[in-house]
Amino acid sequence: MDSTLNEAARRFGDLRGPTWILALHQTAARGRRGREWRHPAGNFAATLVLPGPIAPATAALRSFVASLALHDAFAAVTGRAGSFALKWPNDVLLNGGKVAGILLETIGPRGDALSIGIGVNLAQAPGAAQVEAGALRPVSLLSETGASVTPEEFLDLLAPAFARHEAQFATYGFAPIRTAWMDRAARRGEVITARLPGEEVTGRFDTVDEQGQLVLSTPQGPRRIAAADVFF
Ligand SMILES: O=C(O)CCCC[C@@H]1SC[C@@H]2NC(=O)N[C@@H]21
Repeated sequence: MDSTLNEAARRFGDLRGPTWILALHQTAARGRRGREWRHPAGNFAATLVLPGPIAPATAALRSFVASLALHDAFAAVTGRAGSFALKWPNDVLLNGGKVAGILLETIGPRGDALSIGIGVNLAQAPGAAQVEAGALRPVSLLSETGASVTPEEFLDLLAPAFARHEAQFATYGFAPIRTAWMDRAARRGEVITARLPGEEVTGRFDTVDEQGQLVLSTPQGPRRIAAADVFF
């Protein structure tokens, strides 16, 4: 297929509940900010469709829910939870390199459904030439840990992990998700740079707030950032 996100947009009207769309091959996968996403054979690519209506304020928080689910799945596959870290807003790192990315998209004019697109470098990582300057080096699960997992096996771990964290989110709200996410956060307490449209903000990574915003401590005081690319 072209992209599991496109497939989600075509199908959401027929779906009665949360539905995973898994692709073993995509011809037009996309990443965040209009970037191309490469999908070599053996890698995981799926979109979870949550039929709506989805409140805009809680939609973006699903990237934290999905990140925790990915962390659980990686820990289960490798037994090495400590090798994985979460990078705001929605990447998963392995040994400091990017192993997975998440792209959220709302479907329909009134937020009729939410698509959570997830790509994981299970078997292959794109070469450095494919990555923009300053971005983290892409890594694959196989090359970093030796763990050989098929996309179907990975989905069997990821789907129940997502359901667990989503149930916690529905029952208790964002607070426990936020705490668990911060416990696994990369570079907490360190100086990082957030690149916003037309501006760069450098400061100490203090926390993520109740709305999922990045909070940096800068010489001018705390800055809350809703959307940006982060550089270490
Ligand atoms: O880090 C990023 O930029 C997000 C990458 C998201 C890639 C996945 S692969 C499955 C789904 N379908 C797409 O076209 N993109 C997402």
